Amino acid sequence: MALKAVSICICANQSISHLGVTDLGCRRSGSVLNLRFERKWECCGASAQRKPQAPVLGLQDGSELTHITETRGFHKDLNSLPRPLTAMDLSSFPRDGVKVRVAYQGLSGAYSEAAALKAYPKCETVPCDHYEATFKAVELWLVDKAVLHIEHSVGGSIHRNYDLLLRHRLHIVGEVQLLVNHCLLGLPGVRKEELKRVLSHPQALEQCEITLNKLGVVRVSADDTATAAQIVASEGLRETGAVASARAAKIYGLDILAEKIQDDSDNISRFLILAREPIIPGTDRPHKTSIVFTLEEGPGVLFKALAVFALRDINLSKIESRPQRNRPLRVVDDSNQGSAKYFDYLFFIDFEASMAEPRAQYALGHLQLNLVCWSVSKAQF
Ligand SMILES: O=C(O)C(=O)C[C@]1(C(=O)O)C=C[C@@H](O)C=C1
Repeated sequence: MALKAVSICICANQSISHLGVTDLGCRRSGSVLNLRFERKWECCGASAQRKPQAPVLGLQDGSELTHITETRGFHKDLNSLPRPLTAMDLSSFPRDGVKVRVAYQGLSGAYSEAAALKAYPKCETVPCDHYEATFKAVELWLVDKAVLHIEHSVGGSIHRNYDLLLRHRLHIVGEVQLLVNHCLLGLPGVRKEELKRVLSHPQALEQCEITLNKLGVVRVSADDTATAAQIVASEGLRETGAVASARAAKIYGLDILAEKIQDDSDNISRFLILAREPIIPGTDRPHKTSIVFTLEEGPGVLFKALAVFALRDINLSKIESRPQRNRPLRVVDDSNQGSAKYFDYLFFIDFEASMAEPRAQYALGHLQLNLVCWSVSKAQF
């Protein structure tokens, strides 16, 4: 199979559209941010100037992924890049007297909120009813950052959130790893033997399988662990427990009936921090870079793609593949007699090097020579 040479594109050069504050189609329902996705886009001047000349890839939902072609180095267009985030932007200290606002999925007491507070200890956390809303909250300038659960040490990758990364134009600017210690919560005075049901996020229920099997309870899924605790407390459910954090117990006035009930003591969740603007990579500290690309079909093509990193001693910390949604299925033979059908895949790779390092630039240049590759985004961890 012939390899097709195309350009590698860098998300750092993407333009940003935003809504004026008065145009926001949003409302607060309770304490959770609930966005009505009205699309009254208004381009800021700077982004209009940065309109790319390079091809624009249409995504399945009709939105466009814009990118700018780089032919030689990866920093050729630095002058036209958006303003880099400064150390001040990334700190938890107030900017102009205003706290960093971080959107997360769930209610107060959810692990996503704990991840936001680990990244920015003095931030103002903004609960959202679903992950899509956290992206929108950043895009609409309601908040500065969003936390996105991307992987768990037991459950693996959160595939839907990989897909959301492509559907939106936010940049990965950091990573948080959180040790998730689940507790069994109940109304004050309730004993765990009295529980008939346990409510929680499906992932949390899965992570506590052994304890829940021993208790012989029915599992009921909730949007997040904190919502589970809130339901038990607000509805006074004596026979229903919740799997949630110790912090959720405190917030919703529940008793901790058992601690550290997860099957695996190293129960780690990995979250990404997303922002409107990218970080300009340096060499001052260890960095990670995230890229996503497609490959032409053929033997050894993925091997060759990965070799560009191995040849330069660059460690890959994560590989994930997802079906390419705008080219989902290739039918080789339509006779319907057991003919082969292929998905086209997108490959997501995290590698441990900064784009300021020549070896990383050469590796992506090498990839560019050999592969169909698009959308390189940067994650500075
Ligand atoms: O329910 C929460 O508290 C969350 O933050 C969600 C979530 C998830 O996305 O899977 C996060 C980490 C835990 O592993 C369990 C649940």
